[in-house]
Amino acid sequence: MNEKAAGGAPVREAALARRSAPKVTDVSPDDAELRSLIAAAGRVADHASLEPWRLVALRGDARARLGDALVEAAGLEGPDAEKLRGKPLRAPLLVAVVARTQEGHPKVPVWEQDAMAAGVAHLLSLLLDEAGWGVMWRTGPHVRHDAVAAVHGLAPGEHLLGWLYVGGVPADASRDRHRPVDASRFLTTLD
Ligand SMILES: Cc1cc2nc3c(=O)[nH]c(=O)nc-3n(C[C@H](O)[C@H](O)[C@H](O)COP(=O)(O)O)c2cc1C
Repeated sequence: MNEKAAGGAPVREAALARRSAPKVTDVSPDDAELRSLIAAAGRVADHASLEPWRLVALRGDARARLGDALVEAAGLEGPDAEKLRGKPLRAPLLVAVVARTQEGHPKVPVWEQDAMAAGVAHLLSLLLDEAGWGVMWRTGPHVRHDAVAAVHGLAPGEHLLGWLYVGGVPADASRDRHRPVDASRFLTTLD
């Protein structure tokens, strides 16, 4: 055990307590709180310090514009279109996770850059959960569609890894851990 862990294991406790929140209420962290959590989430390992990520906070009408883009991407009409259009309105804040990858880097292939950006999203989910917010990472079949990219103002080389849907935790939400991990299934040791 290293010195930092000797006083307890707050990260482990937070990880064990984390759970996704499929339903959230209409309150959300403001940009100042979000920035303080992002400052911590961005500390994940980053090969060659490429910083291959950024985040876009969608609030208010931006969520409706995303709903319109999802419908355009799906080519739907009628009730199915309206159902899809409303999906981004399920949370007051969507944090879009953008991977900003470079092809042909001499040391860092694209998959490593995606892994870094995904790491930021996982750690931010944990930090938001620990701060008492409800969070759920969502994607869907249209996450890479041009109309969806346009809503976020993505540049060439940027692609979405999905959205963290963020809001308040409903009073009646169960906080029981529902997905225990049997570590023995996931670890083999080679001597
Ligand atoms: C990259 C990524 C994309 C996901 N996309 C969706 C999604 O579109 N819809 C969904 O219901 N769950 C999605 N999930 C799973 C949920 O975020 C969540 O992990 C799952 O419901 C299990 O709940 P738990 O995190 O509390 O164990 C996604 C997870 C990841 C990592």
